[in-house]
Amino acid sequence: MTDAAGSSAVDDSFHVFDTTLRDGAQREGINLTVADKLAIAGHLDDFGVGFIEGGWPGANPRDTEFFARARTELELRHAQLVAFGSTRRAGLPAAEDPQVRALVASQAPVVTLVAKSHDRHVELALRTTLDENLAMVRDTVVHLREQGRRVFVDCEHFFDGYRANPGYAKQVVRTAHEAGADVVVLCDTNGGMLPAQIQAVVATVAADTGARLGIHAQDDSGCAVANTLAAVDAGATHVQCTANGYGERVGNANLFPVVAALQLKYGRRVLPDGALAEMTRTSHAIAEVVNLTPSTHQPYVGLSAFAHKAGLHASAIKVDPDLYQHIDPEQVGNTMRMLVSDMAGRASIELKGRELGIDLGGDRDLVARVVERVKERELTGYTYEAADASFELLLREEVEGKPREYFRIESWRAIAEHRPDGVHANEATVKLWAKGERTVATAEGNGPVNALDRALRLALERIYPELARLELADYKVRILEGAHGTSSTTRVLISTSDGRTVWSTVGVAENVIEASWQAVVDAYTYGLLRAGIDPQR
Ligand SMILES: CC(=O)SCCNC(=O)CCNC(=O)[C@H](O)C(C)(C)COP(=O)(O)OP(=O)(O)OC[C@H]1O[C@@H](n2cnc3c(N)ncnc32)[C@H](O)[C@@H]1OP(=O)(O)O
Ligand SMILES: CC(=O)C(=O)O
Repeated sequence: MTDAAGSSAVDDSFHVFDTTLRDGAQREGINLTVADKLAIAGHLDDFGVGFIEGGWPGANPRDTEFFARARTELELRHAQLVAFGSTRRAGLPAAEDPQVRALVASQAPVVTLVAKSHDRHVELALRTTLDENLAMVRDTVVHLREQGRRVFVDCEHFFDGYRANPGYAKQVVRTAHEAGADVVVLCDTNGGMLPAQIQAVVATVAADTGARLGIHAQDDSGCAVANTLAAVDAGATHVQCTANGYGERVGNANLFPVVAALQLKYGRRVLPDGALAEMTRTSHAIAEVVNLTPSTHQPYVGLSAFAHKAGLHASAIKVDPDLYQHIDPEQVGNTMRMLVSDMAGRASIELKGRELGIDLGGDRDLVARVVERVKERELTGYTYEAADASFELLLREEVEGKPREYFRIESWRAIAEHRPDGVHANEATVKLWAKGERTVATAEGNGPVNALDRALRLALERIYPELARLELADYKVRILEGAHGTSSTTRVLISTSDGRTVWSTVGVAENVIEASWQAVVDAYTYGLLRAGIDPQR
């Protein structure tokens, strides 16, 4: 669980190259503005990657503008900006090729050139000869070097090309290397390779060409991270990745597990001090900019990456978290979480109590009662792993010997009316007791649940002004199959926010209004608990 890297200096002989802004932007559903690209570049630089590929200047106005604005608006502390483009067109001198000119005009200090290395692609896609393709690689690298640029060459379809014609694929690598490319990057463009294949080819090409090699792995067989690490095992010292694995089709090698493995498991110091502990935040911040919900199951940085559900796991974790975790979550800025469900055992409840700051005092009977209640209720449709606040109320009820009762409901009623004029009207009345006072409140809403929520709020707000801050953040309904001929039940999950945190509550009943009501009552009860209100006063 310790960081295997010994020294604190970043290892300059190894490149962490990010292509979120180029290949990541090729993912379906991502559409970045220049401002988004600048913001992501800022996050990546703060994280400490060595190279940020910003896009293809000249291919579209947005990427051209990005490089122009980056010159004045980006103050990179760790990374160098990279412009991406292709080798010159067949039959055209590099200096006269408009897209090569655009690369130079971008003023990026580093250029990545995509080059064909698969003979079939040269013949079918470029429609030129194998020799002319070599000349295109050579001329473009030489020209860009003369313009003072550092050059990396991405050999597209390298591994498929190597299988078809290894001699030619290696000739492309040698040509790029001899022309002055700093790194020749072997690309698994179709993403179909497996780690052992990558490792064998990278090792052979390194030995046969003497070139410094990099790896660019697409994730079509779900092996991009493994393929990237296999290439490193074989001697590659430059890894091309994208934040959260965004990329063309199913994506690219995910930057975060790659750098975490390099730093924590290979002992390579590839990021500046302290950067790894910012990894979870960086991943989520970039997801926010691209407007995609972060995957909760992403290795290292996902919300569930260190969430433990099984009772047996919890019982071992209670003794030592290392027993069921491959690293300490804090090393990557994540946290361990205990999930409570019908798979929980006593240890899960004890650890969850600890997490919530509730002293269970080693009371085995109490803990066993909580386990039993959770299992019984989950059998009827409740789910506590998704309703942390309802679980906390249940736990406190067992610890305190009675439910938290800030108010006592006398009755409630909801009416949904369809009028002859076609208008839908919803009205609810709630009668309750709070602090010794009886209150009756009636409210309208855009549905019966909304009307009930408003009536409850109206009844309570005068007595508990703290509730004014609360807002319904999410509402989910699921119909659960009835077992053995019984009718189906409805589960409602509600998320509520007080502007600082969000909590979830659950209700289960045959009818959706009753289930919603339970979840709403738990939501307000928990809101008052969080606000520190004493139910006795
Ligand atoms: C594996 C990868 O992901 S590489 C990155 C791919 N990214 C992109 O394609 C996104 C940006 N691309 C674009 O905006 C456009 O495709 C452009 C501006 C680059 C080119 O547009 P167009 O000139 O209209 O050409 P089009 O996209 O139809 O075809 C690509 C051309 O580049 C040529 N080409 C492809 N690879 C190379 C190469 N490595 N070296 C030189 N020429 C190449 C093709 O042969 C084709 O030539 P043709 O116009 O003579 O048929
Ligand atoms: C260069 C690149 O994106 C690829 O070969 O997949």
